[in-house]
Parts: sequence; C-alpha cells; structure tokens
Amino acid sequence: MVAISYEDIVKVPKALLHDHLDGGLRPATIVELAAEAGHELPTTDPEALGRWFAEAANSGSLERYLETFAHTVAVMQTAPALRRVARECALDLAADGVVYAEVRFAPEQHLEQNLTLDEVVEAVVAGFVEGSAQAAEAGNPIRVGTLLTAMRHAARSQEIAELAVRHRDTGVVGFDIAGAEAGFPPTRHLDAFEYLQRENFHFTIHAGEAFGLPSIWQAIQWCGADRLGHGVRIVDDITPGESPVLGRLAAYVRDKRIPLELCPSSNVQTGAAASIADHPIGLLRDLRFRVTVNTDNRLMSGTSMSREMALLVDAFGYGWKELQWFTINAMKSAFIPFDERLRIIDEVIKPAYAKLLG
Ligand SMILES: O=c1[nH]cnc2c1ncn2[C@@H]1O[C@H](CO)[C@@H](O)[C@H]1O
Ligand SMILES: [Zn+2]
Repeated sequence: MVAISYEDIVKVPKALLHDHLDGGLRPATIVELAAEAGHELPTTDPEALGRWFAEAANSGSLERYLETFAHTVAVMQTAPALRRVARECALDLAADGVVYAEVRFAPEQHLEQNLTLDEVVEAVVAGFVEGSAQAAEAGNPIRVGTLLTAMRHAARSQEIAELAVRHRDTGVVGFDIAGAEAGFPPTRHLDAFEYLQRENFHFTIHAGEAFGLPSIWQAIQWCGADRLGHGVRIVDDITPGESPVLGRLAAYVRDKRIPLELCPSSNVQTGAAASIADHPIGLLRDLRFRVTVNTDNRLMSGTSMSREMALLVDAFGYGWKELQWFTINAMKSAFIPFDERLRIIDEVIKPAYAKLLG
C-alpha cells in the first residue's frame, strides 16, 4: 500500500462538523485585534502566542483548557472583528481542503461592547459568506454552516435557541451547548431542546467528553440530540475483548446511527484520551459506530482537519478507504438538507476518492 502523505490529505475533500470559531483564530489576527481592543495578551509575537495556546490548553483538564478562550473571546467583541475572524476561518478551512464545515460559537459571549445577539450572528454569517466567496475564487469552494452554542453553565439557552431558529434561513443550521461538562448536565436546558424539536430544528450536544455515560444518556434520551459533540466516553459502555460487548446505551447509539463528533487531539489535551494511538476512535470505527473526525479548536490544538486525519493514518494505519468513510459519515450527518448533502457526497467527495482508490 502506498503511504498517504499529509500533502495528499490536504488535497482530498473533507467534511468537518465540530469546529469552534473562537478556537480557530490565526495568532497574528489575535495580536492585531488585541492591539485595537486594548486587550493584554501573554505575548504579542504570533508564533510564540500560537505555542502559548497549545501549551496552556495541554492541561489534562477541560476546565483549564477552556480558560485559554478568554483571550480569543476578548478580541471578538465588535462586528468588524467577528466578521474578520469568520472570513479567515472559512479561508483557512477551504485552503486545508475542507469542502463542508459547520462552525460553532456562543453569541452570548460577544456582547461586551453592546452588540445585540442578532448583530453578532449577522456579523459572523457575513464573514463566512465573504470568506467562502473568496475561497471559491481561489479555487477552493467550501460551504460553511453556522451552529449557535449556548454556554451550559449559563441560563440563556432558550434565548439562543430562538436566535438560531430566527436565523435558520440565513446561515444558521443548528444549535449546541458547550462549556464545562461536569456539574452542568444537558437536562438543565431541556426547555430549549424541546422548543427546538417543536421547531423541527437540528442540534448537537457536547456530551461524554469530560463526563461519562449519564451525560450522553441525558443528551440522547432526555434532550433528543441529533448528534453527540465528542461522545467519546461511550466506550465506558463497551466491554472490550475479542468480541466487544455493547451495553444498552452504546447499542442504542450505534443502532440509531447517532453521529459521534470525535476530536482526537482535543481529547488528548483535556485528558479524555491518553494518546492518539489510545484514542477510542480505533475501537469505535472497528465497531462501525457513525464516527466522524473533527478539529474542535484548531488554535488550541495547533491542528487542522488534514492534520487530524494524518495523525490517525499514522496511529491506526488508515488508508483512503477509511478517510472516505469518515468523510461520508460526516456529510451524511450534516445539518443541511438531504439533497444538498447528497450532492456534495456524489459530486465532490466520491469522485475525488474514486481516483485515489483506483
Ligand atoms: O471541547 C470543548 N468542550 C466544551 N466546551 C468547549 C470545547 N471547546 C470549546 N468550548 C467552549 O465553547 C465555547 C463556544 O465556542 C468556547 O468559548 C469554549 O468555552
Ligand atoms: Zn467542542
């Protein structure tokens, strides 16, 4: 088998479902925006700043990992700043060969300079539109959908859910909750999830990352999540061995084809996995869960979609067949309409991989 190089992975179309806007800024942009905003950074050298984020996020704890977002959120408080960050996000993903991305952020964290929630969303969506148009001109077409996140420790989820529905025809394709998981179960936001279900809207829930099965169970069985953000701890319900045995929850997640938005590097940093080679993605793929590969926070993990795939190729010996499987899984699980998903699978993804698979 011919070894797969990083450069080859960049060229092949990829789909990304779990990427945080405030976790993916270019270090140089943070430096510029911080100077404008008068925000003090740990360093103003972009390269050193990039390293600082990766090191500070490498803490083994989700709570400490999340502290680093204070510096990105602080420079995303005006409409031009939000628009720029979103535009650069679309450009960076497209340059990495991502053809479909759902990018999330929490509007409630961007109100420090008196923007309204609607203005925050409008600025970000405008940035994605602008970035996607520029990427297409450069020969890297990408479709970017926005997910609105509510912070799980706060109490604004109903308001954010309504905001998402209000913008559903202008770029917002779904809803999410994020933030520290332990102590903040998904059922705290049940009203918001029930509202979204009545609106026939889509949502994912960060669950099974820093807390285990009860969080996943609530996300699926109480809240009705379409997908699981991470969900990696579903392995706690699988007894390993020659023929692994699935508990009732793991069996349900697999039977219902509930997509797992796995984020290998992020999980190593927050302590959810000991290393990439030890990451449960290997087992979950072998057992044919609906596994997808994601970046979570490109800045904090110093990563990209191509890099995450390259790490898996190295650790598990995956070839184009597996990378295509991950990509089609992600596209099937996207929150855009079925016919649009199918078009990207049939016209963009399959033809590109067919050439490589021979
Ligand atoms: O892996 C994660 N788990 C939980 N919360 C996260 C993760 N990555 C980022 N955020 C949180 O989501 C907010 C909106 O994008 C970020 O500000 C961060 O606090
Ligand atoms: Zn996340």
